[in-house]
Amino acid sequence: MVEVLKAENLVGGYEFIVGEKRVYVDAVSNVNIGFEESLVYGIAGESGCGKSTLLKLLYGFLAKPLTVKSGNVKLYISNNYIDILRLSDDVRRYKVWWKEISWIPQNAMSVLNPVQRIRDHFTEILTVHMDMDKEDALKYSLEHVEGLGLSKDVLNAYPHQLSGGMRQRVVIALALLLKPKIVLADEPTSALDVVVQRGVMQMLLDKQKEMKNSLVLVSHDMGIHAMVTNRLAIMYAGKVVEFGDTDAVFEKPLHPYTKALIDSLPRIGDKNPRQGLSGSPPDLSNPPPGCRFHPRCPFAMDICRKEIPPTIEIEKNRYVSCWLYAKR
Ligand SMILES: Nc1ncnc2c1ncn2[C@@H]1O[C@H](COP(=O)(O)OP(=O)(O)OP(=O)(O)O)[C@@H](O)[C@H]1O
Repeated sequence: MVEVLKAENLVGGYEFIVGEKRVYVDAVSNVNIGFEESLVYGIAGESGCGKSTLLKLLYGFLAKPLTVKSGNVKLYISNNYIDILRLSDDVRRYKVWWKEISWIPQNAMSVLNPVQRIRDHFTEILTVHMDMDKEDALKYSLEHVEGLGLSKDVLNAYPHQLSGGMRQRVVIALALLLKPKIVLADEPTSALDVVVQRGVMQMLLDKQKEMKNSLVLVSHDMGIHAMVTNRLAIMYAGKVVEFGDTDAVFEKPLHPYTKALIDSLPRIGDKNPRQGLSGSPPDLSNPPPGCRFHPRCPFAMDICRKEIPPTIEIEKNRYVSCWLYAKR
């Protein structure tokens, strides 16, 4: 199957000055990952491990202080791969975003303009990207929102007049408007209450099934990944430490960090207290040498403290970065 998007040796992070010192936060460190068409991918890991940064880089959203150090992000367009990180801002904005790839950020208000009615957000995208006139754009927007089960009244509202759940649905509707091949969703429901969360997530998944596009879902909630994703990447301190079919990752986690994440999940009928992972993730402006997980790993060996583990392909679509699996 074609990979619609792939990151190769991607290194990026945040660069800023503190006092006299230049600080670099190594948020995405040598990530290799590919996303095939029509699948739902999950990216999991503790807060601060680089999930949102990876998503921004995959989208080519290079707002300062975020910088790319090396590597590339290739998007499949018209039988060719283009490096999204090396396009001009205008090409990215007018030819790639919304049309080929779209991004649903954590906070809907960062996409919506508070002084614009919702309908203007839709018609602007359609007039700019599809060359539609205003009347056709409005008609198309109406059909689109109704197709997603939203009331047409939403189009007349200003963002602040909508509930948080409705705003997030509007952002999802915008992200799907031009039927992009791949949608990147960053904790799309984390700011919503549980009942609303379910409806918003269902809307996203129903559309993915219908449009057969790829969806990349960032969440720290392993329960959501177990329920909705086909493939899962586990991130720790800026690195993808494990990747595989979601069922396989849950049935037989390979990396000690993945095991710890899964062991901390509650299980029906099991009254034993769940064990959380001791210690805390490293400071990414000064990560530990060798394997970044070694200070918290119950299996840490000498080599783990000194050398970065290689990524090993255990079987097709199943990768782990851990010295326990490396032939030495
Ligand atoms: N604008 C920024 N300036 C400086 N450092 C940043 C910035 N944004 C994120 N970081 C740092 O980059 C690292 C990765 O952050 P990121 O938000 O990508 O993690 P995350 O896994 O998405 O976390 P969360 O689940 O809390 O959203 C963290 O150390 C964070 O403090």
